[in-house]
Amino acid sequence: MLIVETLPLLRQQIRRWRKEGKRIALVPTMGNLHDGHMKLVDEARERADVVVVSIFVNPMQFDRPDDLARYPRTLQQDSEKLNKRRVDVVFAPTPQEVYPKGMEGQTFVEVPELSTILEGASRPGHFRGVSTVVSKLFNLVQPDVACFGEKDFQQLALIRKMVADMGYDIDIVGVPTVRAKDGLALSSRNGYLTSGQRKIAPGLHQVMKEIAAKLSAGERDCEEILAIAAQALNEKGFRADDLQIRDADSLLALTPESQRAVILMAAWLGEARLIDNMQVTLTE
Ligand SMILES: Nc1ncnc2c1ncn2[C@@H]1O[C@H](COP(=O)(O)OP(=O)(O)OP(=O)(O)O)[C@@H](O)[C@H]1O
Ligand SMILES: CC(C)(CO)[C@@H](O)C(=O)[O-]
Ligand code: BAL
Repeated sequence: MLIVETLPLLRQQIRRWRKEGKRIALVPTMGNLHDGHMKLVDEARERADVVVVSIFVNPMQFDRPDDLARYPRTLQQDSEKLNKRRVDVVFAPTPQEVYPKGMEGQTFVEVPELSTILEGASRPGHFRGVSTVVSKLFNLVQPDVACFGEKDFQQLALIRKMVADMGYDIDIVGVPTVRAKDGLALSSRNGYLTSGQRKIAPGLHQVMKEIAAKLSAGERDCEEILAIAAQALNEKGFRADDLQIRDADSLLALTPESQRAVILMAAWLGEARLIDNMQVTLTE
């Protein structure tokens, strides 16, 4: 496995593979890898000859400097895990390598509407940072296929729209959320939880399942369902942040024509802002 830190070395490797007719898969990450990331790697491996995993804590997508500063950086352990998974290249550039002139004045890619609603409203500028860096990674790695987690539901929708709108010839694979046995979605930010908070954390998934059961039973008063859910979360020790029930295809409000709903959950637990989501088929 090669660990590549510069753009020229990455380009050299990609050119070599392209000449050999290799099918390339990309798994973009911010590192501090867990079994959710490993699932993306396994899915990538099944779909390509060679796998590139990028590890880059992208400053452009952080709206809070404290969040960026404390984000866990564990390249050594991450590389060992990826080596065992037979990854071909780890691309781990510095911010200077990706943004040599800084982020001010950097050309950006912005997906309209999707980037400013929901998580985009809670984290201003976040999705501009995501679409810009993913676009840059697509141009550098030239993958045939790229894998993203469904855990970041809106991010996956945003990437799919960017790929469609910009004509990238890349197959985007959405990978179902990997969970701990107690239901908590794996996430690097779970590391911020104390052991007491870790015991409370699966409550987010439990409350989400209760919302799903109500929707499946035909309840449609989303405001009331979400008010009850927020109260349940707060009683468990969370601070409910943004709870939404949306059309899973448009991410807009449910309409009588909606076929599938998505429940989008964001709640604070101590210093961690946890997110999760679940899709529900609407039968009536
Ligand atoms: N539990 C999971 N199951 C499946 N995919 C996941 C999971 N967690 C993260 N991913 C996916 O891994 C990719 C890289 O995500 P990232 O490195 O930000 O990890 P993360 O655990 O989501 O970290 P964070 O705490 O920043 O949200 C994204 O496509 C993300 O959706
Ligand atoms: C896709 C991504 C690697 C872009 O920085 C990031 O948003 C993430 O880890 O989900
Ligand atoms: N997985 C989402 C990346 C972020 O929270 O910035």
